[in-house]
Amino acid sequence: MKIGVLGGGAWGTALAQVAARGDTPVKLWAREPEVVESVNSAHENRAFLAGVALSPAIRATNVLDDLDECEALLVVVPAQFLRGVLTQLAVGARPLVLCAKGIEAGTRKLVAEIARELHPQAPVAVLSGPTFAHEVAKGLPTAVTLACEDDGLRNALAERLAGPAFRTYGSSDVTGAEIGGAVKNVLAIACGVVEGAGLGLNARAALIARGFAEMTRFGVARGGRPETLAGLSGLGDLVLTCSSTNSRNFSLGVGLGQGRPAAELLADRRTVAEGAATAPVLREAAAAAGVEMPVTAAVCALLEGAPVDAVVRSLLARPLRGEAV
Ligand SMILES: NC(=O)c1ccc[n+]([C@@H]2O[C@H](COP(=O)([O-])OP(=O)(O)OC[C@H]3O[C@@H](n4cnc5c(N)ncnc54)[C@H](O)[C@@H]3O)[C@@H](O)[C@H]2O)c1
Ligand SMILES: O=P(O)(O)OC[C@H](O)CO
Repeated sequence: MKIGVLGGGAWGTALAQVAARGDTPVKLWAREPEVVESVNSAHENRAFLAGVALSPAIRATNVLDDLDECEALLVVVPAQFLRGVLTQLAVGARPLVLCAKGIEAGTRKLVAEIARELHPQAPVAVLSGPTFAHEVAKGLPTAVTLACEDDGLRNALAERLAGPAFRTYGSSDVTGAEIGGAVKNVLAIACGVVEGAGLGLNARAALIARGFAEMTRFGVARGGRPETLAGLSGLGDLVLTCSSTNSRNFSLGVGLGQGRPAAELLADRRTVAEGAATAPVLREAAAAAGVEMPVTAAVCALLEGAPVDAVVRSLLARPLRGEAV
């Protein structure tokens, strides 16, 4: 199966490296001409994945039509830009494997829902899990969820992408796999705030556990399965992203916890922190589904400029409740 990758950020590049194992040719579409130049001439993506030697079998392009020859497309464009790129692409009946993690502002759609709307003929799959791009690109051991409703396609994709250090676990729960990845980005901002404000490790563990509870409530309300949310794409990714400054979402939270405004922190970056865009949409989607998500609401308040101590006080002052509710 000839693979094309849409999106030349850190994760698209790392997935191109996965797909190019054994020097199998892979096409990588990148928006930035300097990324195309750097991948093709130096076999490195200096803008988004500096310091990792890439397979020469990866050929980059910024012409979307160059991906026409590919039999399956890994879609790794950030959620808020995905519609713009997918609209320009002739997909036909080729499988789209969604690898971005977020919810679209305005429509409140998950990325696979955007793909289905724009390309109803194309079967969709979701690849998600605890995956820092640098580690994957360097070949460090990693495991992911590969979700697809079609058993044959799921098995074919899982076989095609798996390797000695990259394990793919199949699931038929596309929605559950997507929701875990989108929600954990918001919760990672909260855990970064705990770090930045010096609130301690007990607070972080509490946020991970209660954040997982709200991720599960929302995921089940949207049709996902609890066991998917407890797997690699949910709990697995939540634990990874909530415990390391390698996470862009966590490090955004650290800045917020230190009292810096969100606008200033986001203006400094070329890389994406999906949780910042997802948080307000998730709050709306949760309200529409009648699901309580207090940690998500707290992250929204912090992004909107509320002082850290006031937000923490109001989270802790909520009426006491049973843990399982
Ligand atoms: N980096 C990781 O470790 C990692 C791992 C798993 C999933 N993801 C997810 O993958 C997705 C892509 O993240 P990334 O880390 O590859 O990105 P990145 O932060 O490395 O790079 C930013 C990306 O955004 C693109 N971009 C910026 N403005 C754009 C526009 N106007 N239109 C289209 N594209 C635009 C850039 O071309 C670039 O590909 C995100 O949803 C992220 O959550 C990232
Ligand atoms: O750096 P982050 O916060 O975007 O997280 C990257 C991946 O999603 C981790 O699985």
